[in-house]
Amino acid sequence: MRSGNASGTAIWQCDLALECGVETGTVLIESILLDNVSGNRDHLVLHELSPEPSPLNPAPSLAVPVYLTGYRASGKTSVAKRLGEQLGVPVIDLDAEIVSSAKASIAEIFSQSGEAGFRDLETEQLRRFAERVSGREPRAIIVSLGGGAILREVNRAVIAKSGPCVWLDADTATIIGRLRKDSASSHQRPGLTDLPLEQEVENLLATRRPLYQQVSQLRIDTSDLSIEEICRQIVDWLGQNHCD
Ligand SMILES: Nc1ncnc2c1ncn2[C@@H]1O[C@H](COP(=O)(O)OP(=O)(O)O)[C@@H](O)[C@H]1O
Ligand SMILES: O=C(O)C1=C[C@@H](OP(=O)(O)O)[C@@H](O)[C@H](O)C1
Ligand SMILES: [Mg+2]
Repeated sequence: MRSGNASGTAIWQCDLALECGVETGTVLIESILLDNVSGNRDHLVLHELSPEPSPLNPAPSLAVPVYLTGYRASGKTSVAKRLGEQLGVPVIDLDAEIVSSAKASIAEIFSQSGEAGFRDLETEQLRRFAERVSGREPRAIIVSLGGGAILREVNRAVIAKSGPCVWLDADTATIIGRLRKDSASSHQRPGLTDLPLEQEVENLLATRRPLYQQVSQLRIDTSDLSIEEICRQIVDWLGQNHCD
């Protein structure tokens, strides 16, 4: 574990990729036994968190897999990537694993096998990774979930057993704006209903928010936050709750 300082901001680096026997972004390790590593289920209020860590107050090493959940375009993939860089731990994007194993884009999977076919692949990949990174000796890794991975009870149970989960939330207008701007939406985010986009996002947020709440221990409203600010809040929370 090292701590340093760049642009006035504490940067934490854990030496965990090597301990894990993996490099960032590579596919993994030996299988290990599943165990329950989930901790406090209560959501924390961010203003109660400690002051920014400093070299005098170094952060301990991340000791568990960390999951990111939230609606489409809440920033899970972007935040996971940056968080992995900051913490020096591997990052897994569940959608990328599905696309790689299916050798097809998410839009193609939806059109060939329907949403149910995609959800089956999602459960398969989630189980596969959770088994490898949680257990008696949990591994430090950031797992970016797809926005619908919390829909199945079995998936929520896998996450709860595996490690802490952070919910990235955003208001409807922000989500719609990001979805429209993101060129990846056309192949990564096929329509989930026959409704116009605004109505779809509003309806699905209403049904999914209780599930994001249920599976997570920290909620961050990302509507007005940069990726860096979101990462800082997560690192702060992890430092207090899920590090050695
Ligand atoms: N906090 C943020 N501020 C501005 N743009 C963001 C933010 N988070 C994500 N985005 C943008 O939204 C789009 C979707 O982000 P992504 O990380 O793929 O989200 P998710 O994985 O939750 O679907 C991308 O174009 C990304 O640059
Ligand atoms: O919300 C959803 O149901 C989905 C979200 C997408 O991931 P992102 O949340 O990363 O966009 C992707 O898994 C798929 O299009 C389904
Ligand atoms: Mg994503």
